[in-house]
Amino acid sequence: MRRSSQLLTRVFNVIEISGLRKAYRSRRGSVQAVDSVDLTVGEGEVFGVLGRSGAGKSTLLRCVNMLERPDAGTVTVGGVELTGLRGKRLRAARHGIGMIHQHFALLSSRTVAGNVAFALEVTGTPRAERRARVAELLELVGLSDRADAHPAQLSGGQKQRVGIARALAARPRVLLSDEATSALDPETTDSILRLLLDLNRRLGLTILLITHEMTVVKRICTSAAVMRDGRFTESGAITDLLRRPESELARDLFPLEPVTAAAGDTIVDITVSGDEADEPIIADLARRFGLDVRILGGSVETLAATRAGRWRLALPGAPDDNRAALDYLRERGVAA
Ligand SMILES: Nc1ncnc2c1ncn2[C@@H]1O[C@H](COP(=O)(O)OP(=O)(O)OP(=O)(O)O)[C@@H](O)[C@H]1O
Repeated sequence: MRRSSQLLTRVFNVIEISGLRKAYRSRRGSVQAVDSVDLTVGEGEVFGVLGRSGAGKSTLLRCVNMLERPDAGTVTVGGVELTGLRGKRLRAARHGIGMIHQHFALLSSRTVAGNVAFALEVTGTPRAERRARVAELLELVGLSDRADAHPAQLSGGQKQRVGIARALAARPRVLLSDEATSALDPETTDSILRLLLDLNRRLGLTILLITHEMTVVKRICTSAAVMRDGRFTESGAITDLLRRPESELARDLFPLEPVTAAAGDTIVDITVSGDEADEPIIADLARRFGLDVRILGGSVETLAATRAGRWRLALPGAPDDNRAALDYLRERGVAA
């Protein structure tokens, strides 16, 4: 009995990538675009890979559905190892993976409904079923009233909604997002991110996205990795990364003022998430240890996964004088 409930509560890893490597070779030399990447994305997670241009994000994403064949390593999606598949079996496995693109990649000669139907034609869905499914998908992305429009008549946000409807046509468990909001203005970006989060929650859709925008990670990701020169420099659940003092992602999400306290103070950074974010931790610290705590900087933010806060505090006196207070913060798991 206990065993079966343990099995039920175990999170299923929808995407598992191990030791992935991909290089591009040309006459001018070789570029190691992806260099020994390991990545696990659990069911229902929204995982963001953040990095600058040239970091290797697109190559990594394109290796997940084998648009690029890795040089080494394995890619398993929904329990199926794609690296071992070719031809018909690979095409069938790809139907379980939807993809959306920065520039939408719509067929300009087809209507909105025709673009979405195209994905169903490819999978051999009968005509009558196609019509019903297209209507359902357009409703899902809020475009029922634009079914007969052509892409040229749509705004960027509407084009991306068509892209999302098309990507979801074959009921994939996984959606890959290749800079899906990079070509959109901030307001439209916001509405597309809200739609993705809504689809993630309503359909249990697992999303792996690549982006160079921290706001995307902040708004919808439950986990993230930072990619540089083909490698992950850090990776994990957002709530865990926030607690790592060396985390670049935590620093970018919650920039803290440089230390300006008078010499002799003890500087401590504290990070809270979930229900803790609403607890009076600083007041508690001041009361419990009789300290005149000063807040040097910090903020509380609502992230996709949780609410979180990070502050830099100055405690009067040297670290030795504040040992009990520092131990207390460490025991509560809010300071390193
Ligand atoms: N088809 C290709 N042939 C040769 N080199 C390539 C090819 N595709 C990518 N590269 C190189 O591989 C490296 C990683 O590129 P990739 O496009 O994966 O990075 P990225 O992080 O997605 O950047 P961007 O956001 O600019 O697309 C870069 O140095 C790039 O120039």
